Amino acid sequence: MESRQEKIAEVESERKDRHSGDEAGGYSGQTHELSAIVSRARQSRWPAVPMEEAYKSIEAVLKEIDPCFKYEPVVALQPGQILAEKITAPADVPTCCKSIKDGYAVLFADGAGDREVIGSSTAGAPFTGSMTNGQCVRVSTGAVVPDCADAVVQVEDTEIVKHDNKEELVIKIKKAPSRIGQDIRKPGDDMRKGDLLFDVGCILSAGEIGVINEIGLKAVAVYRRPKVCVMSTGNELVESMAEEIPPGCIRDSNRPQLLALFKSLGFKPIDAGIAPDRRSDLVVAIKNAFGYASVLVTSGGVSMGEHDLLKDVLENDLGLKIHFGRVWMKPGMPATFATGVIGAELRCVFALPGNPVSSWACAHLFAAPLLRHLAGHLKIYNSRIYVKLADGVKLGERPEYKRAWLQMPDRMTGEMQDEFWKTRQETGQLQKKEQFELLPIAHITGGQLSSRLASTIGANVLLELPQKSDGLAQLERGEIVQAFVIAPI
Ligand SMILES: Nc1nc2c(c(=O)[nH]1)N[C@H]1C(S)=C(S)[C@@H](COP(=O)(O)OP(=O)(O)OC[C@H]3O[C@@H](n4cnc5c(N)ncnc54)[C@H](O)[C@@H]3O)O[C@H]1N2
Ligand code: MOO
Repeated sequence: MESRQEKIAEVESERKDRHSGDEAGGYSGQTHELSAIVSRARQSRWPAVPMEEAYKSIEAVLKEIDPCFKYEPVVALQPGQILAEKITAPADVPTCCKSIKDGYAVLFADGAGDREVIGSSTAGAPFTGSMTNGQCVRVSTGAVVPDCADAVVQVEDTEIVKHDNKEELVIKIKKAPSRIGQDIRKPGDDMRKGDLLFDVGCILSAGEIGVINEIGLKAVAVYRRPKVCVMSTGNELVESMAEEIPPGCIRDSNRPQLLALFKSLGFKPIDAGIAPDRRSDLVVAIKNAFGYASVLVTSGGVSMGEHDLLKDVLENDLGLKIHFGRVWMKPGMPATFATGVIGAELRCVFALPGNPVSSWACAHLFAAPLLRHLAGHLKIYNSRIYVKLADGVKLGERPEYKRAWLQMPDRMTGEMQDEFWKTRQETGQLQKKEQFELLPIAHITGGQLSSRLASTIGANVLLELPQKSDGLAQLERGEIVQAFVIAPI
């Protein structure tokens, strides 16, 4: 077996091979043709579109792709799977009268007084005889109530009158049933045959999986988890496991981070490795990735450097249509979305910026919604909530998604909550002021440079901050802003 050292050496030698003969040209190369350095565009030809327009482009593509489904045996159902079919109740539940209490099945008309105990109906062993006035049958919770009985009296409302040391022979009903049907679940009380129980798009969790098993289905249609290839691009990247990082190189953190993100969102991420900034290699690597998935998320190589080839490769070498090549936002302005048919299948590429926070934020904001659609989600965007700023914040040139963690107000707990309900009960009115104070408080996670990956640590929201404008250069402590929820609060 290969040792860890040998593996690292092999990876490093592969990396060196990849970078020999780079196409960008440079100070050492003598050439008569214009190099990529001198011939590169000085302005981006891609307009920086507003977020809404970027979302519209993604939504237009979604209309063209239907999520795939499969039939899953109910015993294999997993939380998080999404139903691809409506499910109606195949039969009444319960199918016959069942007792709600441990007690005695009686005749309502008998009222209070002594009853002869003529048998029992317990779980799995129903009473099969018949019963008449003056008699009762001992029943346990969930057991079949004999047809001839029309009420149940709980054991607490009775006392024993006569027994033979083994069985109860006579009991006294101390409190007469208040109505016919007392403590009996009738057929269809829980669900009626034909009731719509689940609609398409229902996300299964423990309760739903329980119901599907309760009604006796064998298999149900669920959407398949979409596959997504994740690729890093860049000559400077080395595998994060490398022990020595050559000068000018860095560990590839985007790929593991995006693989983890897509896994946590319930998709099937596939590692498509690192591709160097060389046109021919990028084409091969991307085509290879399409052998595994129709959605590809790359990072790096989408801005203005001489090595930033991705947009050109997608458009000119692979013939894809670029729907947007820049978005007016931060972090992630050069985010790119391209689609096209390759190998008879519609392919979608999110070519995200290399800055680690930019690729992470754009994966949340752009790639996740498309993948959620493919996974069968009806709600494809993150939930938005209102939060209060813990500190004042300067606004930037572009609308910005700052990383923040939420502090839930102390008032939500214990005594203050009791006080809240008491006031609500006494006045009958919503406590507007208190509700306002109950908003979560957002703490920005330190420096927000797009390179500072540590700004993602502990973040559970992306604050949605407007760009600065005349008269609005900063927001004050305590001001309310919208936030996308990206992790459990
Ligand atoms: N002249 C201009 N320069 C830049 C612009 C611009 O509009 N004009 N845009 C800036 C913005 S905004 C962003 S965001 C970045 C995005 O650049 P690229 O997508 O081309 O990314 P790279 O140049 O390849 O890398 C940027 C940065 O991130 C590091 N990186 C890349 N991949 C990884 C990885 N897999 N793991 C960890 N770190 C990675 C890379 O080393 C660079 O430091 O462009 C600005 N420039
Ligand atoms: O949009 Mo970039 O992410 O500012 O660095």
